[in-house]
Amino acid sequence: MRAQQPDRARGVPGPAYPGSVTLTWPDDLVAAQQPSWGGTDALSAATAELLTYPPLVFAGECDNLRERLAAAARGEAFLLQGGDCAETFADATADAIRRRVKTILQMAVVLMYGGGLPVVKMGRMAGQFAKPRSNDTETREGVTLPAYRGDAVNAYEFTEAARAHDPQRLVRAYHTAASTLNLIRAFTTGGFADLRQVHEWNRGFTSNPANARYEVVAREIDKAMRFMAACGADFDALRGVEFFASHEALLLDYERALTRTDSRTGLPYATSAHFVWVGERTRELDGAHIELAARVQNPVGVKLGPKTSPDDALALIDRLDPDRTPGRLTFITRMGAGKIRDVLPAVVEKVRSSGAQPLWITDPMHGNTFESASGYKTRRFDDVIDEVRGFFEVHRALGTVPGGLHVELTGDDVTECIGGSDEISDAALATRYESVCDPRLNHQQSLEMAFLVAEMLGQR
Ligand SMILES: O=C[C@H](O)[C@H](O)COP(=O)(O)O
Ligand SMILES: C=C(OP(=O)(O)O)C(=O)O
Ligand SMILES: [Mn+2]
Repeated sequence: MRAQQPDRARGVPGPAYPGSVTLTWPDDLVAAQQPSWGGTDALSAATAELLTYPPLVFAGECDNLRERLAAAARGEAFLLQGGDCAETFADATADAIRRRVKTILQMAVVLMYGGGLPVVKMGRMAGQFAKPRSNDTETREGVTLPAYRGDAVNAYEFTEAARAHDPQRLVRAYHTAASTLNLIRAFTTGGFADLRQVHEWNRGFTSNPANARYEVVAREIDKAMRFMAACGADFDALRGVEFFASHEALLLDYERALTRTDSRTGLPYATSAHFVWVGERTRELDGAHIELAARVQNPVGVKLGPKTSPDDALALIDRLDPDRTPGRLTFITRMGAGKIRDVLPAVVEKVRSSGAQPLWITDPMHGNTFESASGYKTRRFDDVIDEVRGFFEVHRALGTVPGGLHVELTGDDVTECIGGSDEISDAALATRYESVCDPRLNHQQSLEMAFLVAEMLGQR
């Protein structure tokens, strides 16, 4: 079995098709973390098929999102971005999608109350099917196979056939993203997001004695709802919410096939999602991923790990947001609870001095991963919260805006992260560890986080 190898970016060949845009760049641009299917007929067949499919999002929606993110960067809104580390095809069921959307809606109401700000809701959903990995291979009991790289590349099952990189999976990723997004749109515009109902769900959470410490805030929200009702607020007008889709723009073959020309402006947009980000492992300044992000008009994000220098951040701003368009660029910092207070200040300070105003959000998950004694990849709930706290402290000290939260979470009662009010222990991780990549906060832990972050927002 051939191990995954870094591929080289290639221009998109093939016939012109309506709305297509041919993104090409020099062959020597490094494209890290790509599948080993480069140059195969199977890949050409898959991308040719993708090219015939409609965009998943409309460019005008991406522009609306850019405006919402600009408001968050100014401190007039707060971004909540959450979902699986790796979505799977099997878990794209109505129930699982509903529970994830429900969790995000519940968190958003709590954050909205805490901050007194609109919350921009965004899923790591409908396209989060590809993963960068530390190692190209995985070894179990003496057998070495290619690492799992997300359902858009290979399957999780540990067999040679399942782990082969199969470009037809890109087509399935598209269809799964389309049906997921369709259901998200149905839920969020069809009445499921009704504020009164979301509030009832939150009352259910705080009525659990384990979550008693959050009851005060829940009662305050209750009072605010009654106040709104007394004022004659039209709750029926609050039955629908905007909800945006996002994922890491990792697979260049998928993203290029879904980059389309906006009929209104003639400009290229990634139409695989409203927002795409470039990960910590692929954000090389002159690499193909940054080139892709630089070309598309969507609001885009970049992850910044603990080794980020202030100059790295400035260079990314110059590449991705040369015109300093409000809402265009989001920096997603993921430094680790033990490092954020040391590393982030210099980066933020230099960016601030340059006059740029990206949206700063915190990903308190990826810098806090470790292997537990029982052998599970996990994170401590307390570390996650501590990183968020550090993020708020740094921005407050510098007078910049802590504008959002990026979380790996699920609506299910999994046991993947240690701690929280249910006090999940290392030994309990085995009970229900379902993630195929990184450990997610479960439904309870996600809500608990929302209440804690609401307190931090309230101190703003
Ligand atoms: O989600 C992030 C990365 O893909 C993930 O943390 C990499 O994990 P690995 O170190 O197990 O490859
Ligand atoms: C791969 C991820 O993160 P990072 O790029 O920050 O490591 C992720 O968000 O799942
Ligand atoms: Mn992850």
